[in-house]
Amino acid sequence: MSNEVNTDLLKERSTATFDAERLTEFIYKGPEKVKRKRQIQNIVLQDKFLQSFKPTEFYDRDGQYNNAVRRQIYIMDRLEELGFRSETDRLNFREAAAPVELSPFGLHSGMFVPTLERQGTPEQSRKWVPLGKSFKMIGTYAQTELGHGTFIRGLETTATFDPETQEFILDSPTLSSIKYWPGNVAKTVNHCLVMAQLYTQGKCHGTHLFLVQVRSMEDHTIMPGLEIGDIGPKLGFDGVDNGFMKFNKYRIPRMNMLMRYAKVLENGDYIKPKNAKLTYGAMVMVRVWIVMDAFKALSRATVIAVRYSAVRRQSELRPGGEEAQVIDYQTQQYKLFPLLATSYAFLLAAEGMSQIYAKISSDIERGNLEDMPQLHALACGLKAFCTWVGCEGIEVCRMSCGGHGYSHASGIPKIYANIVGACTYEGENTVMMLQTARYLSKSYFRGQRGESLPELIQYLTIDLNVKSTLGEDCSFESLVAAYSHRAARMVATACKLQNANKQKGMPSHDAWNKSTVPFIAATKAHCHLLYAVYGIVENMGEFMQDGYFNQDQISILNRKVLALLEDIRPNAVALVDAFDYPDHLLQSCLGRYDGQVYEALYENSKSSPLNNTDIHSSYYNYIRPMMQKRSKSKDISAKL
Ligand SMILES: CCCCC/C=C\C/C=C\C/C=C\C/C=C\CCCC(=O)SCCNC(=O)CCNC(=O)[C@H](O)C(C)(C)COP(=O)(O)OP(=O)(O)OC[C@H]1O[C@@H](n2cnc3c(N)ncnc32)[C@H](O)[C@@H]1OP(=O)(O)O
Ligand SMILES: Cc1cc2nc3c(=O)[nH]c(=O)nc-3n(C[C@H](O)[C@H](O)[C@H](O)COP(=O)(O)OP(=O)(O)OC[C@H]3O[C@@H](n4cnc5c(N)ncnc54)[C@H](O)[C@@H]3O)c2cc1C
Repeated sequence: MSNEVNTDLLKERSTATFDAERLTEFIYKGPEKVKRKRQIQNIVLQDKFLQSFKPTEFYDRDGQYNNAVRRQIYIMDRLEELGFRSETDRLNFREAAAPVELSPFGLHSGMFVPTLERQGTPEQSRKWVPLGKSFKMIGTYAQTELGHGTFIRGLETTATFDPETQEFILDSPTLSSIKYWPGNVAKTVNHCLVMAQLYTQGKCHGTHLFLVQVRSMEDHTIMPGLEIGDIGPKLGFDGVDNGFMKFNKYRIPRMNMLMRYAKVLENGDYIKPKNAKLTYGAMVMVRVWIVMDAFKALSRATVIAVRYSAVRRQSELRPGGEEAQVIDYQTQQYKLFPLLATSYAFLLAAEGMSQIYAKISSDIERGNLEDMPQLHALACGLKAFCTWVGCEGIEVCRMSCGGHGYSHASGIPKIYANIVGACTYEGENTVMMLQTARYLSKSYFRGQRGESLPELIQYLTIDLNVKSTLGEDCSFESLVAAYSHRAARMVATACKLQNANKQKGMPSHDAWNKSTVPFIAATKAHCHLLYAVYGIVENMGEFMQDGYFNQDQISILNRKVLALLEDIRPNAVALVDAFDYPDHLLQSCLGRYDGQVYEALYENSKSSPLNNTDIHSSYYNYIRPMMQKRSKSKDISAKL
């Protein structure tokens, strides 16, 4: 490979109107943090073992899982040796060391240990958390079953208390009750946090979490009374062993129920939690993280697509002129620049969401549950919105790279395959949106009754007769007012339909179900407040429905969005450079910092296993015999 930077990229960087490094410092919270991040990434780059892995698509499933385990254990050991204590340092190291592959220990660190910490009594946490943190106990979160993922109240696994032995008996009474999907259950873990219906004194008390040992700590054999296996290959998550697990009257001690909020006493008495949804805390936490995952995935795809679009030349823009950089086509800009802006919006949304989560979750831990519904609604809505928009955006990035985008060498298919799972896991997106919709509906009616609303949704009570004051400058205030108006109108419309259904005599659940399509649209509009001009132009019908904008204002907005493309154009490459993703993080021949995409693609293709021999064995086994058979046949043309 040559060491030169592609001249188009060089020019893009020299003509940018701002200093990308300053923006990088803003993103990572200061020059010191940027420096530290780069140091850590360089440690990974110098590490021969970590650099020796080929991309996962070159391995079969067994190899993918094996490599993921091998690499992640090496990462753990290196983190110990390096003595990194800060979460940011550790995350930077982990991301650089395994940029594409998901960890078979991700759910251990991401859900198992935090749930023990937050849902266990102080005693339980003291006992188990150190074992988890030191990986003496490896665990995961096993909730979903063959028959139910969404409807947690419908889960069928039972945990029945036996006061005689002071144990719970875990059982999978039906085929549909078998745990199915939980990550890392199949091969990796020796413990699970199992969500099961609690029965005591002959009564069911709903779902609760239980710590269950599933494999021997000595030799990793499956505990008697359990059946465990892998569910098979998936769209992504190559290195993750999502599994199934069946309980056959499997006994665990009473104290293995997580009892911070709900309790079962020795005599079998049940003590209710302050709020039954406290058991769902781990899911809320992960939904918050997923917003950040959506940012990372979309921004990486955008970096790849924008850099490649600056390097790729195709067709004449000026008749007889040189071939144009595809980034100069207005249609290409319209595909990519809004996604670039969305990436930045997602980053800020993810950070804001994390701050709100930190505040409200600490209130909850201190027993103040007042803001729980608000947190739930916000996390559900943003998780669904950002993963949906992110995935659509990544697909646009892939297609904007033309044919090469379809190759794994572009790096984009893997980004997509992994993040698209997040539209389903941790709460299926439509279902999540409908949770936020219920909150909006309740809040709307409360607003109508004159009750005060939390700040984020006070806009629901604005006067819908007021028209837009948007002028040539498309001021920030006029844009915020437009989004508020549109969302408030759509929530009101959906609520009125819900009410009208009720008035027709429908039971309230039917009245709700028969208004959920407009409610989903209204909830998307609510989440869409992250956007500006482009969001209006793309959804003009919804903004226009009640004549909120006049014809002149629509023209202003249409002109403005095209003018913004011109503004972004000289800065597009600098704006993606500012994310400061090194090449080994992007793993993309198209998104390379130096823009040497053709050399990289050509080199990369040589590593295809099909190139190990000039003549493939299938020629000797199938093609040659077929040709020989045909050449002996009398009427070859009739058989072709
Ligand atoms: C991800 C780890 C990150 C780790 C990071 C580290 C490293 C990363 C490396 C690798 C990671 C690798 C892999 C990770 C990937 C994937 C992990 C996936 C894990 C899973 O995939 S794990 C299973 C998740 N599975 C779900 O996510 C089920 C969704 N299903 C539900 O969540 C509920 O079932 C719902 C919401 C449908 C409720 O259904 P429902 O309404 O029928 O229930 P119910 O009637 O009981 O609710 C009565 C009232 O409670 C309210 N309410 C409900 N929930 C609440 C809450 N949490 N807080 C406050 N209020 C709540 C309702 O809104 C209602 O309110 P109202 O009455 O006012 O309307
Ligand atoms: C990659 C991956 C990793 C996973 N990891 C884990 C894990 O570690 N642990 C774990 O426990 N689980 C895990 N899961 C399971 C995941 O949490 C569930 O698949 C998810 O919660 C969705 O539930 P479901 O499969 O039952 O979907 P369903 O609810 O069956 O969805 C099917 C359709 O029905 C619709 N629908 C369902 N209910 C409603 C409703 N009330 N209103 C309107 N529409 C509705 C949905 O919108 C969807 O279109 C994982 C899944 C994936 C894909």
